[in-house]
Amino acid sequence: MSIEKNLSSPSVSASGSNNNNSKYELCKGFNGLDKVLLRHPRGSSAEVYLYGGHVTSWKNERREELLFLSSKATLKPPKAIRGGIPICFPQFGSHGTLDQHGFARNRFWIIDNDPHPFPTNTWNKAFVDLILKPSEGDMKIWPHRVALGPGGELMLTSRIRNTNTDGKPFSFTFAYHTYFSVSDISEVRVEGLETLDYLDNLQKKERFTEQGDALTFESEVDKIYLSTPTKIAILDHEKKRTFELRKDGLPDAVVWNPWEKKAKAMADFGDDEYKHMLCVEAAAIEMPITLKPGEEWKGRLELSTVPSSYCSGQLDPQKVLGGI
Ligand SMILES: O=P(O)(O)OC[C@H]1O[C@@H](O)[C@H](O)[C@@H](O)[C@@H]1O
Repeated sequence: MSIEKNLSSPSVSASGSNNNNSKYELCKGFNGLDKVLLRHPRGSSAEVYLYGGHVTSWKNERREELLFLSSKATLKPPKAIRGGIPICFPQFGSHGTLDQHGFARNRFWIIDNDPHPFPTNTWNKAFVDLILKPSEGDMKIWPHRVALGPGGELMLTSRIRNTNTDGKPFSFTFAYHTYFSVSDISEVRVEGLETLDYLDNLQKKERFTEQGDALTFESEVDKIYLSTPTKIAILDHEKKRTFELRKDGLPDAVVWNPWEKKAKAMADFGDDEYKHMLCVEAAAIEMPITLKPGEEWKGRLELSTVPSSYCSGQLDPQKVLGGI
């Protein structure tokens, strides 16, 4: 069954509202899983599965899909959903003793109708608050907000609070594993990661330094860029669209594309789909975050699009002229 089919005929089972008139709808998605629909009055929308607290769709005002979701995604627990924005927590990748990418993407989150006050403002936003309650019975809680802003921007905010009463610290790594939809991976450039150090997952996590040019893609890539700037741009020349990522509390950035051979080896990924996706993941990996009891961490990612490649520093006509 195609995912699109489910998206086109949502059966609304409940709706909710937070203050400021922000409304969301709770409906059934693929395999009867609960999902939340967010619609901004200006036309943008997003869908969030409670399974994984996982954003599976983000559309702009023209209803164009901006995230990649594999046509082979199973959307069936306990497997994580292939595409959208999985949350890797409390462990990124194999950097620890847990299963790959931790357990948050394989758990059922719940809607939090009475969230602990979020410091971010909610004016003119459509949003939903989710919470992951750990099953181990300890006292850590993980609230997560997904919001759409007036310009169609998608904002994710996660808070992690150590409410342990036994005095034990809590350490974790984290990533918003965003799969961007791109027209043709060979035509895409990533700016903002030039000259940075990275750990190459394809070379036993060895450390290298990136060259001075924007990243382009012609083979498998799986790198963790370290101490990156807060803004990264993905330029899709063919679509004349640039994605902008702004992040806070997430110093690292993973860039991943499985390319042909690995794509064929993944059961939940189409053989040619690597051509139409790129993961650029806002993350905290190299230096795990450690919280003492009572401490809270906040991570934030804002995704937006600019309708041409002119937001690139190199291509900005103002800057080019200014440089003459
Ligand atoms: O197949 P998974 O567990 O969703 O992981 C996909 C990829 O996720 C990326 O973040 C990792 O850097 C890759 O090494 C990994 O292959």
